[in-house]
Amino acid sequence: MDRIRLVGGNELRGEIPISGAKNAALPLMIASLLTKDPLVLENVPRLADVNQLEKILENHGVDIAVHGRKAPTLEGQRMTLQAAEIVDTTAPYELVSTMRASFWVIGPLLARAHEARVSLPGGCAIGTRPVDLFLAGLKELGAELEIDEGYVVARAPKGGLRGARVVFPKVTVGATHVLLMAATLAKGTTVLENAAMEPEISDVAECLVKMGAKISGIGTRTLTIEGVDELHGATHAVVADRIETGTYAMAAAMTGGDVLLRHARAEHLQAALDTLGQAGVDISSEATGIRVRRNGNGIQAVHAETQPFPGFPTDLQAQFMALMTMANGTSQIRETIFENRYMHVAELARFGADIKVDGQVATVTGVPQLKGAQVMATDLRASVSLVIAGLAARGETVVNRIYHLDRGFERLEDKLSAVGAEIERVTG
Ligand SMILES: CC(=O)N[C@H]1[C@@H](OP(=O)(O)OP(=O)(O)OC[C@H]2O[C@@H](n3ccc(=O)[nH]c3=O)[C@H](O)[C@@H]2O)O[C@H](CO)[C@@H](O)[C@@H]1O
Ligand SMILES: C=C(OP(=O)(O)O)C(=O)O
Repeated sequence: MDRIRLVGGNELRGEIPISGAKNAALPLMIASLLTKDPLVLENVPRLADVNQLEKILENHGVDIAVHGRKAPTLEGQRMTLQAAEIVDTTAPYELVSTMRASFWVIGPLLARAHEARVSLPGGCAIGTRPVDLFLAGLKELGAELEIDEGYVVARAPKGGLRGARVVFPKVTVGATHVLLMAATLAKGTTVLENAAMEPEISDVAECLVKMGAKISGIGTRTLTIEGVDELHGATHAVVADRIETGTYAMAAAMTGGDVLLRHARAEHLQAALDTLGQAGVDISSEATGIRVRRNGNGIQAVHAETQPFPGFPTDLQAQFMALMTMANGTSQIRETIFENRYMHVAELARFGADIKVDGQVATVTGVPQLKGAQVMATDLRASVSLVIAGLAARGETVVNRIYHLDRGFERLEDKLSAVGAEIERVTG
């Protein structure tokens, strides 16, 4: 099994190209199910989750051609997806169980094929992650649903889904994606209230508009979708990954140095950048991206609380915690989105970090120096928090089980070694 080996202590200097966002690329690929025409996606990241979703979509009958899959470049892939016909409306357990977002095919399948049989999802083990809000929303659109042997079996009413008002009792990214996609082909108008407004939702909505969908309120908590009879093909470039951006910003803050995060968009992670600014990191927006610098002064401890966008993202909580392990003072981090997203705490302790968890709150008291260790993580963002700790730790760190990292970080070791980190992948 592959591992990452790194030796800490080097400052990071240079440019890191930010890839297309995993969490936008996945629903964009799924949106190809909504039309018989080709959907061309540019800037698609090379990730295990993308490869896995290709298999799921191919099983439904989507023809997929990828340009640049093996290109020795850090620019993204160009992917053409065409669902001329939906040949199978089942998304089987073997394919869906490894990745949360694969469940989202339920929306387009119901909208276009009027039926779907989709295994309950897997994904990062960061909480119970139920799908009740997806199901409640789809019922509002007229779907009949039952759970059968671990599958959600869904049927649209005669004539297809019907527009409706859906009020989400809590903000959910996944259910917003699904209801948004399903509503584009429903009869009449759908209003999604208390919808997620993460940049990835807006990216998908903008692509759907290019495909002929009628959507207003993009970028707000209320999305209004007027159903159309059919969608057509389009070309769309995946938005830059704000979580990858924030991750490398924290890595640079941790090691010190001066890094330009090319293609990054500050408005997509302002809350996290503001928090880094309070911690003493120098952040500036430039024409080609975001520049992150830390002078000789250390990092100050600051507090953070995860919230839906535009708040501090839960997907940066572990990385921020790694940064705070070497801050001056004590930081309190509150995780409000997922009830079990502190699995990195025990691993960070192997570096000598001082962290105490009480319910939703982790109290991190900075230590002057971390020491390299053998570590392993059980989810994606937790894994990369261990890389960040290792970049600043004295001596050698080995991160085991890096298949989690490969789900969401494109060529992590290439990108970090290009800016001066001593890091390599050890295969086998
Ligand atoms: C592929 C993708 O884009 N994944 C992201 C997506 O996950 P995901 O879409 O799974 O996250 P949600 O926004 O739906 O989850 C938010 C909260 O709502 C709860 N909930 C959700 C649906 C539901 O039916 N019932 C329910 O109770 C969840 O358990 C969680 O506590 O948004 C999360 C929050 O920004 C990110 O951490 C994930 O990286
Ligand atoms: C939690 C994540 O992914 P998923 O929703 O696919 O588990 C993530 O991207 O951090």
